[in-house]
Amino acid sequence: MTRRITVLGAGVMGTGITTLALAHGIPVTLVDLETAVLDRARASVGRQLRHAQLLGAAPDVPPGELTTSTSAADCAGSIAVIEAISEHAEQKDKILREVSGIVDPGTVIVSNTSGIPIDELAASVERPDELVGIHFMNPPYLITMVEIARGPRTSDRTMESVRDLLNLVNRRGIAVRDAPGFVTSRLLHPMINNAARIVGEGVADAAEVDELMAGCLGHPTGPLRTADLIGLDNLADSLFALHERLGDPQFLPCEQLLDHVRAGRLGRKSGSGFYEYEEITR
Ligand SMILES: NC(=O)c1ccc[n+]([C@@H]2O[C@H](COP(=O)([O-])OP(=O)(O)OC[C@H]3O[C@@H](n4cnc5c(N)ncnc54)[C@H](O)[C@@H]3O)[C@@H](O)[C@H]2O)c1
Repeated sequence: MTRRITVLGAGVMGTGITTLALAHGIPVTLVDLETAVLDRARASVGRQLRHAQLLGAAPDVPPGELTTSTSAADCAGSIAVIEAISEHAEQKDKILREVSGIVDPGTVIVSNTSGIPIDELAASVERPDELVGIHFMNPPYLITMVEIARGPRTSDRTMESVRDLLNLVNRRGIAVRDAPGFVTSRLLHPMINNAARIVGEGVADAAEVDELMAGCLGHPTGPLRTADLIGLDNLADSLFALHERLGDPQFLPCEQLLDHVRAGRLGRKSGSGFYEYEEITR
Protein backbone atom coordinates (compact mmCIF):
# COMPACT_ATOMS: atom_id res chain seq x y z
CA MET A 1 0.00 0.00 0.00
CA THR A 2 1.29 3.47 -0.85
CA ARG A 3 1.96 5.63 2.21
CA ARG A 4 1.35 8.91 0.40
CA ILE A 5 0.34 11.88 2.50
CA THR A 6 -1.23 15.17 1.43
CA VAL A 7 -0.02 18.50 2.78
CA LEU A 8 -2.38 21.47 2.35
CA GLY A 9 -0.61 24.84 2.08
CA ALA A 10 2.84 25.30 0.53
CA GLY A 11 4.04 28.16 2.72
CA VAL A 12 6.72 28.13 5.41
CA MET A 13 5.31 25.13 7.28
CA GLY A 14 3.73 23.16 4.44
CA THR A 15 7.05 23.24 2.62
CA GLY A 16 9.01 22.16 5.71
CA ILE A 17 6.56 19.35 6.57
CA THR A 18 6.79 18.15 2.96
CA THR A 19 10.59 18.09 3.20
CA LEU A 20 10.37 16.10 6.43
CA ALA A 21 8.10 13.47 4.86
CA LEU A 22 10.04 13.21 1.58
CA ALA A 23 13.33 12.91 3.49
CA HIS A 24 11.88 9.82 5.20
CA GLY A 25 10.89 8.27 1.88
CA ILE A 26 7.20 9.18 2.05
CA PRO A 27 5.56 10.45 -1.16
CA VAL A 28 3.71 13.75 -0.74
CA THR A 29 0.99 15.59 -2.63
CA LEU A 30 1.47 19.27 -1.81
CA VAL A 31 -1.52 21.57 -2.42
CA ASP A 32 -1.72 25.35 -2.68
CA LEU A 33 -3.89 27.89 -4.47
CA GLU A 34 -1.46 28.85 -7.25
CA THR A 35 1.03 27.03 -9.45
CA ALA A 36 3.62 29.79 -8.93
CA VAL A 37 3.54 29.17 -5.16
CA LEU A 38 3.92 25.44 -5.75
CA ASP A 39 6.87 25.97 -8.11
CA ARG A 40 8.61 28.08 -5.45
CA ALA A 41 7.82 25.44 -2.84
CA ARG A 42 9.31 22.69 -5.04
CA ALA A 43 12.57 24.66 -5.26
CA SER A 44 12.54 25.27 -1.48
CA VAL A 45 11.94 21.59 -0.79
CA GLY A 46 14.96 20.70 -2.96
CA ARG A 47 17.15 23.13 -0.98
CA GLN A 48 15.79 21.91 2.34
CA LEU A 49 16.39 18.26 1.43
CA ARG A 50 20.02 19.06 0.65
CA HIS A 51 20.28 21.02 3.92
CA ALA A 52 18.79 18.12 5.92
CA GLN A 53 21.16 15.64 4.27
CA LEU A 54 24.16 17.90 4.90
CA LEU A 55 23.28 18.16 8.59
CA GLY A 56 22.65 14.42 8.92
CA ALA A 57 18.99 15.17 9.70
CA ALA A 58 17.66 12.86 6.99
CA PRO A 59 17.88 9.05 7.01
CA ASP A 60 19.81 7.25 4.28
CA VAL A 61 16.74 6.35 2.18
CA PRO A 62 15.66 7.48 -1.30
CA PRO A 63 13.45 10.58 -0.95
CA GLY A 64 9.73 10.19 -1.55
CA GLU A 65 8.19 11.54 -4.73
CA LEU A 66 6.72 15.06 -4.68
CA THR A 67 3.50 15.80 -6.57
CA THR A 68 2.01 19.28 -6.51
CA SER A 69 -1.60 20.27 -7.11
CA THR A 70 -3.96 23.23 -6.91
CA SER A 71 -6.84 20.92 -5.99
CA ALA A 72 -7.40 19.69 -2.43
CA ALA A 73 -9.49 16.88 -3.98
CA ASP A 74 -6.16 15.22 -4.86
CA CYS A 75 -5.92 14.15 -1.21
CA ALA A 76 -8.02 11.09 -2.16
CA GLY A 77 -6.20 7.87 -1.23
CA SER A 78 -3.72 9.52 1.19
CA ILE A 79 -3.01 7.83 4.53
CA ALA A 80 -3.06 11.24 6.24
CA VAL A 81 -3.87 14.84 5.34
CA ILE A 82 -1.90 17.60 7.06
CA GLU A 83 -3.50 21.04 6.90
CA ALA A 84 -0.93 23.87 7.00
CA ILE A 85 -2.77 26.76 5.35
CA SER A 86 -2.90 30.33 6.70
CA GLU A 87 -4.07 30.85 10.30
CA HIS A 88 -7.63 31.95 9.47
CA ALA A 89 -10.42 29.87 11.01
CA GLU A 90 -12.84 30.44 8.10
CA GLN A 91 -10.27 29.31 5.49
CA LYS A 92 -9.39 26.27 7.56
CA ASP A 93 -13.10 25.49 7.95
CA LYS A 94 -13.58 25.53 4.18
CA ILE A 95 -10.68 23.28 3.27
CA LEU A 96 -11.22 20.85 6.16
CA ARG A 97 -14.87 20.51 5.10
CA GLU A 98 -13.75 19.73 1.55
CA VAL A 99 -11.08 17.12 2.37
CA SER A 100 -13.21 15.49 5.03
CA GLY A 101 -15.82 14.71 2.39
CA ILE A 102 -13.18 13.09 0.16
CA VAL A 103 -10.89 10.96 2.33
CA ASP A 104 -11.80 7.42 3.36
CA PRO A 105 -12.96 6.80 6.92
CA GLY A 106 -9.89 5.97 9.01
CA THR A 107 -7.74 8.64 7.33
CA VAL A 108 -6.32 10.90 10.01
CA ILE A 109 -6.77 14.62 9.34
CA VAL A 110 -4.14 16.75 11.05
CA SER A 111 -4.18 20.51 11.56
CA ASN A 112 -0.89 22.31 12.06
CA THR A 113 -2.71 25.34 13.50
CA SER A 114 -0.66 27.43 15.91
CA GLY A 115 -3.53 27.71 18.31
CA ILE A 116 -7.09 27.47 16.99
CA PRO A 117 -8.65 24.82 19.25
CA ILE A 118 -8.99 21.44 17.55
CA ASP A 119 -12.53 21.04 18.84
CA GLU A 120 -13.48 24.27 17.07
CA LEU A 121 -12.02 22.91 13.78
CA ALA A 122 -13.77 19.58 14.46
CA ALA A 123 -17.05 21.29 13.57
CA SER A 124 -15.77 21.37 9.96
CA VAL A 125 -15.16 17.64 9.50
CA GLU A 126 -17.49 14.69 9.01
CA ARG A 127 -15.69 12.52 11.60
CA PRO A 128 -14.45 14.73 14.48
CA ASP A 129 -12.83 11.69 16.13
CA GLU A 130 -10.35 11.55 13.23
CA LEU A 131 -9.12 15.15 13.58
CA VAL A 132 -6.06 15.99 15.66
CA GLY A 133 -3.55 18.82 16.01
CA ILE A 134 0.12 18.23 15.34
CA HIS A 135 1.96 21.46 15.93
CA PHE A 136 5.19 20.99 13.99
CA MET A 137 7.95 23.39 14.95
CA ASN A 138 9.79 25.49 12.40
CA PRO A 139 11.77 24.15 10.56
CA PRO A 140 9.92 20.81 10.78
CA TYR A 141 12.68 18.90 8.98
CA LEU A 142 15.18 19.85 11.71
CA ILE A 143 13.21 20.06 14.96
CA THR A 144 12.48 16.58 16.27
CA MET A 145 9.83 17.42 18.88
CA VAL A 146 6.19 18.25 18.10
CA GLU A 147 3.24 19.28 20.22
CA ILE A 148 0.17 17.08 19.78
CA ALA A 149 -3.20 18.72 20.49
CA ARG A 150 -5.82 16.13 21.28
CA GLY A 151 -9.35 17.46 20.98
CA PRO A 152 -12.02 16.18 23.34
CA ARG A 153 -13.48 14.18 20.46
CA THR A 154 -10.17 12.85 19.05
CA SER A 155 -10.29 9.05 19.37
CA ASP A 156 -7.69 6.67 20.81
CA ARG A 157 -7.46 5.13 17.34
CA THR A 158 -6.55 8.51 15.83
CA MET A 159 -3.93 9.02 18.55
CA GLU A 160 -2.44 5.63 17.56
CA SER A 161 -2.35 6.73 13.91
CA VAL A 162 -0.57 9.92 15.00
CA ARG A 163 2.08 7.91 16.84
CA ASP A 164 2.53 5.71 13.74
CA LEU A 165 2.81 8.79 11.52
CA LEU A 166 5.35 10.44 13.82
CA ASN A 167 7.35 7.19 13.97
CA LEU A 168 7.53 7.18 10.17
CA VAL A 169 9.21 10.59 10.28
CA ASN A 170 11.19 9.93 13.46
CA ARG A 171 9.49 12.65 15.52
CA ARG A 172 8.61 12.65 19.21
CA GLY A 173 5.40 14.25 20.36
CA ILE A 174 3.95 15.38 23.65
CA ALA A 175 0.17 15.37 23.75
CA VAL A 176 -1.56 18.23 25.52
CA ARG A 177 -5.18 19.10 26.18
CA ASP A 178 -6.91 21.18 23.54
CA ALA A 179 -6.84 24.91 24.39
CA PRO A 180 -6.20 28.14 22.44
CA GLY A 181 -2.46 28.25 21.67
CA PHE A 182 -1.93 24.85 23.37
CA VAL A 183 1.36 25.23 25.35
CA THR A 184 4.00 26.51 22.95
CA SER A 185 2.13 29.35 21.18
CA ARG A 186 0.47 30.42 24.44
CA LEU A 187 3.96 31.00 25.85
CA LEU A 188 6.01 31.97 22.79
CA HIS A 189 3.64 34.35 20.99
CA PRO A 190 3.17 36.87 23.83
CA MET A 191 6.93 36.80 24.46
CA ILE A 192 7.59 37.73 20.84
CA ASN A 193 4.85 40.37 20.98
CA ASN A 194 6.45 41.89 24.08
CA ALA A 195 9.91 41.78 22.49
CA ALA A 196 8.51 43.74 19.51
CA ARG A 197 6.81 46.18 21.91
CA ILE A 198 10.14 46.75 23.70
CA VAL A 199 11.78 47.61 20.36
CA GLY A 200 8.86 49.93 19.51
CA GLU A 201 9.29 51.75 22.83
CA GLY A 202 13.01 52.26 22.10
CA VAL A 203 14.17 50.32 25.16
CA ALA A 204 16.57 48.29 22.99
CA ASP A 205 16.94 47.38 19.34
CA ALA A 206 16.10 43.92 17.95
CA ALA A 207 19.69 42.65 18.06
CA GLU A 208 20.10 43.79 21.68
CA VAL A 209 16.84 42.12 22.74
CA ASP A 210 17.88 38.87 21.05
CA GLU A 211 21.43 38.95 22.39
CA LEU A 212 20.18 39.49 25.93
CA MET A 213 17.63 36.68 25.66
CA ALA A 214 20.25 34.34 24.16
CA GLY A 215 23.19 35.31 26.38
CA CYS A 216 21.34 35.70 29.69
CA LEU A 217 18.45 33.30 29.37
CA GLY A 218 19.68 30.62 26.97
CA HIS A 219 17.11 31.33 24.25
CA PRO A 220 18.54 29.70 21.09
CA THR A 221 18.22 32.66 18.72
CA GLY A 222 16.29 35.35 20.59
CA PRO A 223 12.57 36.04 20.13
CA LEU A 224 12.85 38.44 17.19
CA ARG A 225 15.05 36.20 15.04
CA THR A 226 12.49 33.50 15.82
CA ALA A 227 9.72 35.90 14.77
CA ASP A 228 11.43 36.48 11.40
CA LEU A 229 11.72 32.72 10.92
CA ILE A 230 8.04 32.15 11.73
CA GLY A 231 6.80 34.97 9.47
CA LEU A 232 5.42 38.20 10.95
CA ASP A 233 2.09 37.93 9.07
CA ASN A 234 1.51 34.48 10.53
CA LEU A 235 2.49 35.76 13.98
CA ALA A 236 0.00 38.62 13.78
CA ASP A 237 -2.76 36.26 12.54
CA SER A 238 -2.00 33.79 15.33
CA LEU A 239 -1.96 36.54 17.97
CA PHE A 240 -5.34 37.84 16.72
CA ALA A 241 -6.72 34.28 16.83
CA LEU A 242 -5.48 33.84 20.41
CA HIS A 243 -6.76 37.25 21.50
CA GLU A 244 -10.18 36.48 20.06
CA ARG A 245 -10.37 33.25 22.05
CA LEU A 246 -8.58 34.20 25.29
CA GLY A 247 -9.57 37.87 25.55
CA ASP A 248 -6.23 38.71 27.17
CA PRO A 249 -4.77 42.02 25.83
CA GLN A 250 -1.22 40.61 25.91
CA PHE A 251 -2.19 38.66 22.76
CA LEU A 252 -3.20 41.75 20.75
CA PRO A 253 -0.38 42.24 18.21
CA CYS A 254 1.55 45.43 19.01
CA GLU A 255 1.94 48.29 16.51
CA GLN A 256 5.62 47.52 15.92
CA LEU A 257 4.69 44.06 14.65
CA LEU A 258 1.71 45.30 12.62
CA ASP A 259 3.83 48.09 11.05
CA HIS A 260 6.21 45.45 9.67
CA VAL A 261 3.31 43.39 8.29
CA ARG A 262 1.66 46.46 6.68
CA ALA A 263 4.99 47.32 5.03
CA GLY A 264 5.40 43.76 3.68
CA ARG A 265 8.41 43.12 5.93
CA LEU A 266 7.34 39.60 6.84
CA GLY A 267 10.67 38.18 8.00
CA ARG A 268 12.89 35.69 6.18
CA LYS A 269 10.21 34.83 3.65
CA SER A 270 10.16 38.39 2.28
CA GLY A 271 13.85 39.23 2.77
CA SER A 272 13.35 41.63 5.70
CA GLY A 273 11.60 41.83 9.03
CA PHE A 274 13.25 42.75 12.31
CA TYR A 275 16.45 41.95 10.36
CA GLU A 276 17.54 42.18 6.71
CA TYR A 277 18.33 38.99 4.75
CA GLU A 278 20.43 38.61 1.60
CA GLU A 279 18.45 35.61 0.47
CA ILE A 280 14.71 34.97 0.68
CA THR A 281 14.20 31.59 2.36
CA ARG A 282 11.13 29.65 3.36
N1 LIG B 1 5.37 29.75 10.55
C1 LIG B 1 5.58 29.00 11.61
O1 LIG B 1 6.69 29.02 12.19
C2 LIG B 1 4.50 28.10 12.13
C3 LIG B 1 4.83 27.14 13.11
C4 LIG B 1 3.86 26.24 13.54
C5 LIG B 1 2.57 26.31 13.03
N2 LIG B 1 2.27 27.26 12.09
C6 LIG B 1 0.91 27.24 11.52
O2 LIG B 1 0.99 26.55 10.27
C7 LIG B 1 0.02 27.08 9.37
C8 LIG B 1 0.73 27.60 8.12
O3 LIG B 1 1.60 28.63 8.50
P1 LIG B 1 2.74 29.18 7.53
O4 LIG B 1 3.65 29.97 8.36
O5 LIG B 1 3.24 28.06 6.70
O6 LIG B 1 1.89 30.18 6.61
P2 LIG B 1 2.30 30.80 5.20
O7 LIG B 1 1.59 32.09 5.11
O8 LIG B 1 3.77 30.75 5.01
O9 LIG B 1 1.67 29.76 4.15
C9 LIG B 1 0.30 29.50 4.08
C10 LIG B 1 0.02 28.92 2.70
O10 LIG B 1 -1.33 28.45 2.67
C11 LIG B 1 -1.82 28.71 1.38
N3 LIG B 1 -3.28 28.66 1.41
C12 LIG B 1 -4.15 29.52 1.98
N4 LIG B 1 -5.42 29.09 1.79
C13 LIG B 1 -5.33 27.93 1.09
C14 LIG B 1 -6.29 27.01 0.58
N5 LIG B 1 -7.58 27.19 0.76
N6 LIG B 1 -5.84 25.93 -0.10
C15 LIG B 1 -4.51 25.72 -0.30
N7 LIG B 1 -3.56 26.56 0.17
C16 LIG B 1 -3.97 27.64 0.85
C17 LIG B 1 -1.27 30.10 1.05
O11 LIG B 1 -1.33 30.35 -0.34
C18 LIG B 1 0.15 29.97 1.59
O12 LIG B 1 1.05 29.50 0.60
C19 LIG B 1 -0.73 28.16 10.14
O13 LIG B 1 -1.86 27.59 10.73
C20 LIG B 1 0.29 28.57 11.20
O14 LIG B 1 -0.29 29.21 12.30
C21 LIG B 1 3.21 28.14 11.62
